[in-house]
Amino acid sequence: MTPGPASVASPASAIATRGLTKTFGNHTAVDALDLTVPRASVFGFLGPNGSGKTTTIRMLLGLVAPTGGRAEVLGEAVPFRLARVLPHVGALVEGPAFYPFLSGEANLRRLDTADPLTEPRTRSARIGAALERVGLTHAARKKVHAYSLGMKQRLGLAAALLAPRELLVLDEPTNGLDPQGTREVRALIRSLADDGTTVFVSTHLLAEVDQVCTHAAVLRAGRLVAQGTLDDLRGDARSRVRVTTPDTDAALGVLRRLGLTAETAAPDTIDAAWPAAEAGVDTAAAGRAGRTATEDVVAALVAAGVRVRGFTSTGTTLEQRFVELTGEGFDVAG
Ligand SMILES: Nc1ncnc2c1ncn2[C@@H]1O[C@H](COP(=O)(O)OP(=O)(O)OP(=O)(O)O)[C@@H](O)[C@H]1O
Repeated sequence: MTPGPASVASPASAIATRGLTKTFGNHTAVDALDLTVPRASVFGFLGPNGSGKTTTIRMLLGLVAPTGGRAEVLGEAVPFRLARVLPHVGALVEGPAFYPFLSGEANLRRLDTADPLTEPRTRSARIGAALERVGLTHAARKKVHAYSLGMKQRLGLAAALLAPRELLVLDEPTNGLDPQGTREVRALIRSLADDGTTVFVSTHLLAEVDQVCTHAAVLRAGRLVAQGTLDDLRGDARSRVRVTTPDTDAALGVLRRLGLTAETAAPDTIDAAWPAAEAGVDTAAAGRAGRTATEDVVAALVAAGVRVRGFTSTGTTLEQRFVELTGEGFDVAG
């Protein structure tokens, strides 16, 4: 990977990757990833376990070197200009390690002291502000071993917020939390976003994306299978039709000519859908370009002499859509 002269990020992007790839031996963990994370978004990086989320995050933070491709964080090429970027990025990767017999406040003091980029004179004020931001002021002097998992995770977020940040990168921030802890952390993510911070959050939980994110990218076996705003992804999820007809062969032909993927679901029933966006392509944009409206599908069937007994827009849920995209048992709970 060599630093190219041209910027891959538009100024509106907090993160932009082009062809970002990581192989371990002959296993491709991240495969030519083109990710565009708009500033001020809460961006869900969604994929089953092992799909490459953590490896991507580690490349973005300079913790592991890419095998190929390029990445920019806050407009700077990484890992080359990491030193300029990191002060503006807060990260929560791989469950934060705290000293259990020190208080939350003392743990933050240790972390801040260990960071050569921080300003000692403002330390106490910054620690106080970070604890307040995550709602832990009341527990500041409590030893961490007495914290709930949710409180520990919020302390991890406080550590990421010890300096003002433009971008927060959170790897599975609710993993292992009980429902209350999960609610606390999700509410905190939303409130951070309300302050204008870009939040990039990886998760294998669709509900997490549904509840906190404005945008999402879906990863499957290291490849991006969709990205866009949640509204776009939801819109895409509605784009399915079911046709009941005795003329299934003719109907299949018409539907496929219109660019739909169509298959016979029963002897007189065809299920069809607009195709999933190509990897790296904004789902809704791909959908809008050249997509035939539902009513035009009916017209085309009738014009081709297909006898239509029934026609419904079957409307998959976002959940079904994401299961389709990831192609495997997908954890939608939480
Ligand atoms: N250091 C490594 N050496 C070899 N293979 C690795 C290494 N790190 C990750 N992998 C492999 O790369 C693939 C992607 O792993 P990664 O941890 O990025 O996925 P993930 O989506 O974050 O999943 P999880 O949520 O389970 O961590 C997996 O097949 C994993 O086994």
